[in-house]
Amino acid sequence: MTLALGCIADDYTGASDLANTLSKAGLRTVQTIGVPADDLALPEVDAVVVSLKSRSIPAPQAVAASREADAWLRARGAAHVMFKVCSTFDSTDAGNIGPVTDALREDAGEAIALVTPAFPETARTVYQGNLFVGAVPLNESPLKDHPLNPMRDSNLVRVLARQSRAPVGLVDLATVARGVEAVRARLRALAGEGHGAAIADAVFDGDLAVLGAAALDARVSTGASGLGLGLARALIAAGRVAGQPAGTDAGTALGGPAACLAGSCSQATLAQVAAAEAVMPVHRLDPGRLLAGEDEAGAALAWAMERIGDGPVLIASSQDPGAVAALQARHGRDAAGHAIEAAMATIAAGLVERGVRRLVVAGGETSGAVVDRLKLPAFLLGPEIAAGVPVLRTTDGGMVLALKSGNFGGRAFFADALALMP
Ligand SMILES: Nc1ncnc2c1ncn2[C@@H]1O[C@H](COP(=O)(O)OP(=O)(O)OP(=O)(O)O)[C@@H](O)[C@H]1O
Ligand SMILES: O=C(O)[C@@H](O)C(=O)CO
Repeated sequence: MTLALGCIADDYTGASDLANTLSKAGLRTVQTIGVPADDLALPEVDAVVVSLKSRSIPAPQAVAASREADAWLRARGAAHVMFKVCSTFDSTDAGNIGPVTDALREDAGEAIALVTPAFPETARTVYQGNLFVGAVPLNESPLKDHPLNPMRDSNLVRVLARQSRAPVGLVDLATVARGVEAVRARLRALAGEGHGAAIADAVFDGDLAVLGAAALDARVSTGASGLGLGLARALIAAGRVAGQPAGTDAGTALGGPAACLAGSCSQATLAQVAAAEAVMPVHRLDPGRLLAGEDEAGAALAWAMERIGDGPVLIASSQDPGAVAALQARHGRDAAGHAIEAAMATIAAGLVERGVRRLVVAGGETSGAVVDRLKLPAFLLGPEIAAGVPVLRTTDGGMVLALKSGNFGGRAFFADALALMP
């Protein structure tokens, strides 16, 4: 296999978002969970998205895991590797976007990396280095209350500089509007001044096409799915990929019981869980009891098994920011998050043991915990459920899943997903 594009995603839902974007843009794409084992049979593809669970781990571990993925992708011919981060730039001052970008850039022998989380399809735009989520700056969006990485500064030049070894510059929208040559010249100038990374403005998909073409000159870039779209278009325009219609085949209908798990506490997921109550039984975990050592996972499984013969069920730990903050104050942010993720993974494993083959999971960390516990090695892309969320089929055809980024999808997301997962 000779890859046209290699990608390293810092969480599993982000990986499926990117794989979906690349596939829609015409690249044959597979999403792997971690660096594939040597004996994993993969189809002939243009792009591989290696999913890591590296968004919220200590920076040295994120760097080591990303380097390992980079080496695997380069060994399969990837001339360009994109590091996929969240379109809301989820990270803390300790990393991991800066440290991983620095490491991949240095390994690639590049002086500067282009960085942009813009993804206009989901209303993430960047202007003068400031990230907007819909109509509001990042620090006024619901991301200010994220359970793991509250985002309280919209200026990404500042945010990335706090995480990076070298100074961070800006490729502003006026430069992007002048086209690929102007962006190249700006990147060269910034590199000459000693900048190691440049946040690039982008408001429309056309801006991403320009950025994708400029990024492809180098061996590495960092961004969200919008940059993936730009890179895919540039690869097709350069004749390095033939381009093919996106896959809309969900594969053979698997039937049998189906379930949804929600561990995201985003505003979007809270609304989706509330909306699901009208169409399926919903069980809310009690995080306080779970942290006190009660068998909340066992109780949820028992609850599910009484109902799942009649139709899909949803189990959610999702709570509003006030309740999340109270739980974290009592138990610590990481301990609370990990305990709930572990319970979700146990519930998922129990459901699969009892015959569930169709599973929807909301939340990147939550999806990571679930997919790891189920030991699923790789996915092929099925139809798109909502912007950034595809149906995924395991490469052996044994299961279909949807891994939803916390903020993505409309109010009816859970029902929409199950409708495309027969
Ligand atoms: N009631 C709760 N109180 C505190 N933490 C919770 C609660 N429910 C879930 N969590 C934790 O919050 C975190 C949510 O992160 P997750 O990545 O799953 O969702 P997200 O951040 O909304 O999604 P994404 O990363 O895709 O944007 C997880 O660690 C989860 O275990
Ligand atoms: O880029 C995004 O917003 C998503 O793919 C994601 O990574 C959310 O966790």
